[in-house]
Amino acid sequence: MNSTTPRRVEHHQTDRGYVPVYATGVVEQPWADYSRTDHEVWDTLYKRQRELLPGRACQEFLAGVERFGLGDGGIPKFADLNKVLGTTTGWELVAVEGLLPDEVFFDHLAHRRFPVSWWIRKPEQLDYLSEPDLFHDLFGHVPLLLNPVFADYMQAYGRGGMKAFAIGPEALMNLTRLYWYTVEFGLINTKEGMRIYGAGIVSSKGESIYSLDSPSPNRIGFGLERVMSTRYRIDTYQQTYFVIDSFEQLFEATRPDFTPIYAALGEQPAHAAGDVLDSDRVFTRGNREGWATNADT
Ligand SMILES: C[C@H](O)[C@H](O)[C@H]1CNc2nc(N)[nH]c(=O)c2N1
Ligand SMILES: N[C@@H](Cc1ccccc1)C(=O)O
Ligand SMILES: [Fe+2]
Repeated sequence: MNSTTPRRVEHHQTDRGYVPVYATGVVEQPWADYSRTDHEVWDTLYKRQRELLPGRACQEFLAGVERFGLGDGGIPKFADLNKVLGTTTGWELVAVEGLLPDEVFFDHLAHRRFPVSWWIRKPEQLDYLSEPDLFHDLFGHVPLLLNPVFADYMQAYGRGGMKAFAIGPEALMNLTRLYWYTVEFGLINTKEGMRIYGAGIVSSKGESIYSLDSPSPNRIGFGLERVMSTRYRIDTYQQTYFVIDSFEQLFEATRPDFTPIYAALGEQPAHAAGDVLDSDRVFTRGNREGWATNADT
């Protein structure tokens, strides 16, 4: 927390007694309260992904995992990780209870603070849980914050979120799709081949395999308006993955003022998650096998 953070405004009753909750939803990481099971869940998830991701996740992600020493055993201390972040890209991890209101989330990103859930899933939730936990937020999102271009993209996204929030819900929906198809489920072309950088993929064993190997989903070249106008699912593997050529390309593509883009998108219907357009740069046209029929969001 830096000095500008609002002082504690209320206390939050938990099974550990009172935990200070700041206006920005930030709590202290209760590292001493993690159980042995919590640490074992971290170690199990870490080992599984550490074995699976070489050759699947992009080099920048794998380098970040090593740099932070996320596999040193047990749940990492945010204070230790912040020492590394603070001296590289100036980001800071803040522990939170869970999902934050959109504008609170954007404000954190706009100030280079990444919110990380302080709690980790239970052993029986190893393969699926409904909202982001410590493993998703920390293992999935934090390693790439050491990459300068990606770190700048995340802060710019936060600033854009504040702007979209002020414009209205349609703009916010368009912007959330951009986050979904890049930060959460993005793929990237590299010299070694197509690789993963999305946090939602690298933190999931099943999707780390499916996103690159399955013939079912489409894999389509990233386009800003294409992504912002495409619906997505929140409870199945993705039907379409969008592929960037570099983090620089992503950062440059999102540099223009989105205000006119939001206006233009508001005039046209959104694409379904599984659509393939004539204008698409198609790497894989999926065979759609196993696609659930539940509605897109
Ligand atoms: C902004 C966008 O709606 C997105 O779902 C946000 C909402 N609030 C969040 N809050 C937390 N703590 N972490 C997140 O990833 C998000 N995602
Ligand atoms: N350029 C976007 C802000 C943004 C930057 C990077 C990612 C996403 C959004 C805007 O004007 O709203
Ligand atoms: Fe996430």
